[in-house]
Amino acid sequence: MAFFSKLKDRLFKSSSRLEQGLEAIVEEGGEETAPTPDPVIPQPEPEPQPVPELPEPAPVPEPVETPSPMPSDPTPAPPPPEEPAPETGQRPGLLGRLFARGDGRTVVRRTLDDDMLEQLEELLIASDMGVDTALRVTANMAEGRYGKKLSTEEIKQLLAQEIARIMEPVAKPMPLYPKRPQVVLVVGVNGSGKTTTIGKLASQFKAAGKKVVIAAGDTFRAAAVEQLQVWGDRAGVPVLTAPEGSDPASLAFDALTKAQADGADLLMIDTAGRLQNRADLMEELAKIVRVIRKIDETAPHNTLLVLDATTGQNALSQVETFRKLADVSGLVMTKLDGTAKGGVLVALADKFGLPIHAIGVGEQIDDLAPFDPEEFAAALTGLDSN
Ligand SMILES: Nc1nc2c(ncn2[C@@H]2O[C@H](COP(=O)(O)OP(=O)(O)OP(=O)(O)O)[C@@H](O)[C@H]2O)c(=O)[nH]1
Repeated sequence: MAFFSKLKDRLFKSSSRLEQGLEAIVEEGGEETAPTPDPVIPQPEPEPQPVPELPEPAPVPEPVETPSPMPSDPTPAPPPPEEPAPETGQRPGLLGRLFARGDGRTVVRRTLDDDMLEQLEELLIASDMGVDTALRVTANMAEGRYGKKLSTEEIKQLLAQEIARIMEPVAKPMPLYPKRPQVVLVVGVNGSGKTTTIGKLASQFKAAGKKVVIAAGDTFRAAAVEQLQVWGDRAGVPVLTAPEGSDPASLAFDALTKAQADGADLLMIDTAGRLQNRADLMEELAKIVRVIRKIDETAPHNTLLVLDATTGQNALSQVETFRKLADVSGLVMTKLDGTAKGGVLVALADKFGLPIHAIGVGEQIDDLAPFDPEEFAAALTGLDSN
C-alpha cells in the first residue's frame, strides 16, 4: 500500500528507535533457537490455558464522507531515511540471525520474564508512550505468554497488536454533517501546524466536491494571515481576512454570514494559539463561539485540536489545557514524519480517547492522511507489512 510505505518511511525515527531497542532487549538475554515452522507470523500462545482473545482487527476506518487523501503522490519525496546503522563488526550475526529464519538458520529468542518486561516498559516509556500506557501495553503483551520464549519479530507483532487495539476506537475521520455550512473551529498552540492542516483539509474537502471557506481568525499576526492565504491559494479555497488586530469573533461572524450566503459546505476557522495568556485566549475562543451561535446555535460542529508530535509528552498537557479552553471534539497530529516521538499518539488515545481524525506526515498539501491504527502500529514498531 503506497501510503503505508510513506508512513513507514516517515515514521522511521520512531520505528527505528523501538526496533533497535527491541532487538537489544531480546539479544541481551536471549539464546539461539531452531527456526519455527511459521516464523513470520508466529502464534504467540499455543497452550490450552485461557488466553484473553485479542479483538479482531477492525476494518480500515471507512472515510465515509471525509475525502480520502489525494490518490497520487506528486509530492517530492523527502530525503530517503538513512538505513539504520548496521552494527558492523561489534555484533556480527545479530541481523543475520534475525533475517535468517527462512533458510533454516537459528533465531534468537528470550524468555518473557520480569526483567524483560521491565526493559520493555522502559523502552516504551522512552518512546513517549507514557508510564501508564507502557505498563498497560506490556501487561497485555505478557498475559498468557509469561515464561515463553519470544523472538524480536514476535514481540514486534504483539506490540503492534496492542497498539492497534488501543488506537482502533479513536481512529475516526472528521464527521461531516448534513448541516451547511458546517463550522470547524481549529485550535492549537502556535506552530503546531494549524494553518498547514487547514490548507490540507481544505484541499481534500474541495477535491471531494465540497465548497469550503476559510476564516483567518488569528488576526493578531499578519504573518499567520498571509500564510493562510498562501494555503488557501494552493487549495483553491477563499480565505476571509480582517485587518490586523481586529476582533476575531467579528471576522468569524462575517465569515459564517458569507459562507451561508455563498452556500458553502464547510467553514474552517483558524484561531490564535497564544497560550502565554490563557485567560485572554479562553475569552477569545469563547467569544468566537458565542458570536457564531447567534447565526447557528449548533456551531461550531467540530473543534479540532492540532498537536505537534515532536513535542512528545507535552502534547498530553496541551490536550488537557485546550479541553478547558474549548470543547475539543477531535485531534489532528502533525509532524509525525521525522520525529522519534510518535509513541505519544498511543498515550493520547489511551488517556483521552478523543477521535484522531488525521495525521500529518509532511509539509506538502497531500501530506495529511486519515488515521489508520494498524498501519500506524506497524509503522511505529517497524513491523513489515505485506
Ligand atoms: N514535517 C512536517 N512539518 C509540518 C507538518 N505540519 C506543519 N508543518 C510545519 O510546521 C510549521 C508550523 O506550521 P503552521 O501550520 O504554520 O502552524 P500554526 O499552528 O498555524 O502556527 P502559527 O501560524 O504560528 O499559529 C510550518 O513550517 C509547517 O510547514 C507536518 O505534518 N510535517
